[in-house]
Amino acid sequence: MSSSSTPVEEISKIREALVKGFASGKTKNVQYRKEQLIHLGYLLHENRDRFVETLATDLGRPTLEADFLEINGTISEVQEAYKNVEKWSKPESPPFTLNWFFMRPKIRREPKGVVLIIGPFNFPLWCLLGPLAGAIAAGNTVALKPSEMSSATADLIAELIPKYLDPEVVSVVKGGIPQTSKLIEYPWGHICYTGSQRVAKIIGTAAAQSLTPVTFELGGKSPVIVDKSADLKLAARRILWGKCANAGQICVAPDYLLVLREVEEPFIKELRAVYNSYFGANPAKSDSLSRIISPQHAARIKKLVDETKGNIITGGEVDVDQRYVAPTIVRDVANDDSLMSEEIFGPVLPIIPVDSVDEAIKFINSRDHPLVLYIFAQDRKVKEKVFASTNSGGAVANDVVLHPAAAGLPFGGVGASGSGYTTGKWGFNTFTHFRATLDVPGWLDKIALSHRFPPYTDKKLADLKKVVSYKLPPRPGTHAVTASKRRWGLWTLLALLAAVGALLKKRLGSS
Ligand SMILES: NC(=O)c1ccc[n+]([C@@H]2O[C@H](COP(=O)([O-])OP(=O)(O)OC[C@H]3O[C@@H](n4cnc5c(N)ncnc54)[C@H](O)[C@@H]3O)[C@@H](O)[C@H]2O)c1
Ligand SMILES: CC1=C(/C=C/C(C)=C/C=C/C(C)=C/C=C/C=C(C)/C=C/C=C(C)/C=C/C=C(\C)C=O)C(C)(C)CCC1
Repeated sequence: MSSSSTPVEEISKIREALVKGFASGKTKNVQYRKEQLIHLGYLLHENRDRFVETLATDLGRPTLEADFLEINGTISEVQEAYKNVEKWSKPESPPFTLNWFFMRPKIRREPKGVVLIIGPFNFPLWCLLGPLAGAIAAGNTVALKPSEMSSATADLIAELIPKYLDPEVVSVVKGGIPQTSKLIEYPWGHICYTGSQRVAKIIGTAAAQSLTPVTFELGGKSPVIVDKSADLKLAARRILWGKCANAGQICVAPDYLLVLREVEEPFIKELRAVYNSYFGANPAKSDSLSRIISPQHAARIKKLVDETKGNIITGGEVDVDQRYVAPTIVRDVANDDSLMSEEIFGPVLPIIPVDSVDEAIKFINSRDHPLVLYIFAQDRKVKEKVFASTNSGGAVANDVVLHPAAAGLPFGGVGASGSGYTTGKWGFNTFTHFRATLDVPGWLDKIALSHRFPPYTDKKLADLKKVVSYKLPPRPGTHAVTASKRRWGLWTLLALLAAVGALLKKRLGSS
């Protein structure tokens, strides 16, 4: 199914074409960016069925998961960028301040240049073409490196991109370690990397050599707390769906559960009931279960399951050759269990009982900041306490997996789960340089600004202190500190007189 990789020696030519494309200036034109975004939208829309097919080949994805989660989510990203690109790219004036007002301060949104987007296997469209929408909207030219693991989807992306998009603006490099290693030798305007923490360190180390800024969209172990106030039926329904969608290969999948001991038994009863209604007696025959990306990945999950000291209450079967892992629920899991040693990235759900929400919070805070933290509770105070006492990329009460697609919210990790954001306006900002500009009129030297020039005198310093002043808020129990008393009336009058004078001079000079 998979066609050949891009020869490593072609990569410099591909990059040069993108450099030329950016230098042509065409991507500075917002209408041009919008055209490219429309083409990207139609690339997805007109090839929906083919993408459903490639996702089935790569990941055994059921059509509903391919359509609802991945293709829709990606088209939404494109649509959001298309609708807002004019607004997002407008120069912005900072809030008014008297001293700087006459210098016409502006923030220009400039593209970063030629950027590189490296994608993972698990959501090969959303994680690659979603950031692409932001990068195009921001006016960059883009090299795309899809994951070689999801090769059928990578092939289709490589086939369609040159048909729909300007080859000087977007190019695809296919392949694995040799191609990525070559790509990261070059300086880029930005690298957006989605994948594992292990490879992120390789990308980050290489990027540091050329001082290329990097966004890391990573993973980790995202916990779920099930409080005693939770609606247990709803929690079971949503958690099991989130754990088994794409066979657990979702960066924001619930990784493990911390369940309040007093609701553990009734919650497990609900989980069992949902399990049967979702997958029947033999999940291997279910049409609603994806497959693991490769036999090697299935073998890794099998090892974690084989080595667990917890009690497997459903599932447990793994067929490595068929890339099949049965949805598996494991209870009485300890902190040092195999299932707690790394991100599971498969449909295996460990349950750790806890005595209190405080214990759950302590457990979570003793580990890396997760990509997302979930809390199932009806009690508003419990939800607030969990949000307020932890840190994570995102935090969601009473649902799982959906928040990366929520319009207007940033999506990204914190600490070991990543840095930077890739969705909507936040994705646009990732690929944008915020360029500070001033346009300083000469007449300002007639008043305060000439005091900065040598020879320096005490009088000049005293005058400068009058215009450049500050007032700190008082320390608790004390009075405010003021560096100097500002003569607002005098300063404003002087500025206005100088402005009127300059204007008159200009008028008289040109008449
Ligand atoms: N935060 C997010 O948005 C997000 C989304 C999806 C997946 N993820 C995370 O990604 C991981 C799964 O993805 P994966 O297995 O495809 O990740 P991966 O790190 O193995 O691969 C990602 C990319 O890196 C490249 N790569 C692999 N090894 C390399 C090397 N030695 N040198 C240079 N490049 C190399 C691959 O070709 C691929 O394009 C999980 O940890 C998951 O949580 C995060
Ligand atoms: C029906 C009416 C109404 C209600 C409408 C509602 C409530 C609509 C809700 C829609 C939702 C929640 C859509 C969610 C979509 C989620 C998506 C596309 C999720 C995508 C997830 C992704 C891409 C995850 C990626 C993670 C990765 C890649 C990590 O590896 C009313 C009430 C409005 C009235 C009219 C009728």
